[in-house]
Amino acid sequence: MNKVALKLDHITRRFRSGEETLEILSGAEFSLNVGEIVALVAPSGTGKSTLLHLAGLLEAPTKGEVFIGERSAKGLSDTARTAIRRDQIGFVYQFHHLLGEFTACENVMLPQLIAGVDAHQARERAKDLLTRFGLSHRLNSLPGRLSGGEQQRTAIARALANRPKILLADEPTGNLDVGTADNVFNELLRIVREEGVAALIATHNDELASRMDRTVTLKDGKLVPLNV
Ligand SMILES: Nc1ncnc2c1ncn2[C@@H]1O[C@H](COP(=O)(O)OP(=O)(O)OP(=O)(O)O)[C@@H](O)[C@H]1O
Repeated sequence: MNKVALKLDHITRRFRSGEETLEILSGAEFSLNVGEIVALVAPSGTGKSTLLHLAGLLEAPTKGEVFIGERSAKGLSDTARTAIRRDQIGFVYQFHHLLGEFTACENVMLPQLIAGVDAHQARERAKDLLTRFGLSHRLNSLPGRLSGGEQQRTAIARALANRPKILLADEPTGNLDVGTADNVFNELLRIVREEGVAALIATHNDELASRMDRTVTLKDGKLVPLNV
């Protein structure tokens, strides 16, 4: 049987909006197997970002449980959730959020230093990842000097720096032109597969989704399979 990297068990998420209560997820069920890459394709406003935030333990569900591997995150302290996020989960967003005063290499080193990796080892890992993303000549460049595609490659390298078990990506190439998005996406998939990371990737792009192992969508607050 496949081992599960991430499991959402009957997740409901409600938001209060003035007098109204908005139910975005309604008993959603989902399992992401170890090493599997799944596309999340759904119309705007249906709850993709909400789902990724819950999966990444950035928010807690109104009802239901999130499991990272075998471990339920229910009732954990903020410190324990932060530790799970730091050690096991990598995030990539549509906008890179790199730190402008640090070089590409330092940006990829930073999460490792925070996790207690020694500086030499962190630098070697950062160099290795950035080289695999074709950025060996940009190690010492500040983000402002990088192209959009290079910035996003660096952000993906940073998300993978601590060897997470799970990568969560919210429109990771949504901010790039079509050709650049295509290249960055191919590299993301190649390196995620090389690293054996399980990934859940939200995208509006059916063609990109078709390169992943399977696709799910959100319908009436639940995750259902989608053929792309
Ligand atoms: N903190 C919040 N408080 C109130 N409503 C919220 C909150 N966060 C999200 N929502 C609402 O939940 C719904 C889903 O939002 P979400 O950002 O998850 O959608 P999405 O599918 O990621 O959209 P997009 O593709 O446009 O990024 C939206 O109607 C949004 O306004």
